[in-house]
Amino acid sequence: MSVLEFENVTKTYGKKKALDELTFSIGENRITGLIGRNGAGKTTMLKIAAGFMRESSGEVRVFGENPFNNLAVSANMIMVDNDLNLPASLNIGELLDTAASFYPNWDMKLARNLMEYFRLDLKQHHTGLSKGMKNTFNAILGLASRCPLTIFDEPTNGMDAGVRKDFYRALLKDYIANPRTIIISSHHLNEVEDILEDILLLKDGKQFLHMTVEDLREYAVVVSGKEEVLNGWLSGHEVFHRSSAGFGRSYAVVRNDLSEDQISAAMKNSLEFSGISNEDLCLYLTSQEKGGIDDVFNKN
Ligand SMILES: Nc1ncnc2c1ncn2[C@@H]1O[C@H](COP(=O)(O)OP(=O)(O)OP(=O)(O)O)[C@@H](O)[C@H]1O
Repeated sequence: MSVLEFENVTKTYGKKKALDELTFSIGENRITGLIGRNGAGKTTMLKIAAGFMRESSGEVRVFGENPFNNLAVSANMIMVDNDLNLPASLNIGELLDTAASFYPNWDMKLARNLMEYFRLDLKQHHTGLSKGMKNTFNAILGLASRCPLTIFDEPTNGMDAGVRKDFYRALLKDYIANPRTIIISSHHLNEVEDILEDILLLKDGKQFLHMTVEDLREYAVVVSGKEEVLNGWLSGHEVFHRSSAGFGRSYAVVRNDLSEDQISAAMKNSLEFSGISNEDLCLYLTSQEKGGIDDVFNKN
């Protein structure tokens, strides 16, 4: 069953198209990483999914219903982001009590244990917390609410490396014990990749690809060798990125749709093949220029 569906969804801010006919569907009990460059439309997509904002056109369905101003949807989903709007008059202990009364699956024991582990004092006010502590508290809200749809938009901003690691470990442990649909947007795919099952990559407000983390690992390869040999070999292949490695050598990232015969013929021509990390691949796939930052310096 689909938990979240976008069908040809467009969102415009004035003349700016933040989402452009975006279509995808996320099923039950999966952890999806939402990846994309700055301005790709991630936050806009998540805010529409959370019902905080209305799409300009297209169909959005969360648990089969449009989420905008929809109480039934909001009791079953939580979106944790850097600017959670929480009542300033309540201390964070009281905020936990308020969340407990709203979310049907709330786990107060988990919330209290995490607060103690991360040394958050129940008497403190949200406004008095440091940036990293605020986001740690927000992350605890997201975990303990155990919502069937849980969205984290850049949850680890400001957290130190230890807290980030602990948060992702806690998320994974709790997810295994209590499966639900989780979406995490992050600029740091390397950091979050181990807990993800699927990756949804946005580019310019559109879905660029949506596949399992394992399939993404097989999606492309790096080919390197002498520039003239490589250049000749590349025609007829889908090239995502190419760059000079100096001393007459070059490398390119190409789609991995190569047969064994093609690979062994290329290797006979002294071309070499190697893997690429999913984070680097996503950066190359969503780069505006095929040569990356080097293109800026190569322009006349
Ligand atoms: N309130 C707004 N008014 C006008 N334009 C906006 C507004 N919010 C976002 N945009 C524009 O919409 C596009 C998508 O923005 P969005 O914040 O959704 O991207 P993002 O992928 O979350 O980016 P980042 O990784 O930098 O957080 C950007 O071009 C942005 O400038």
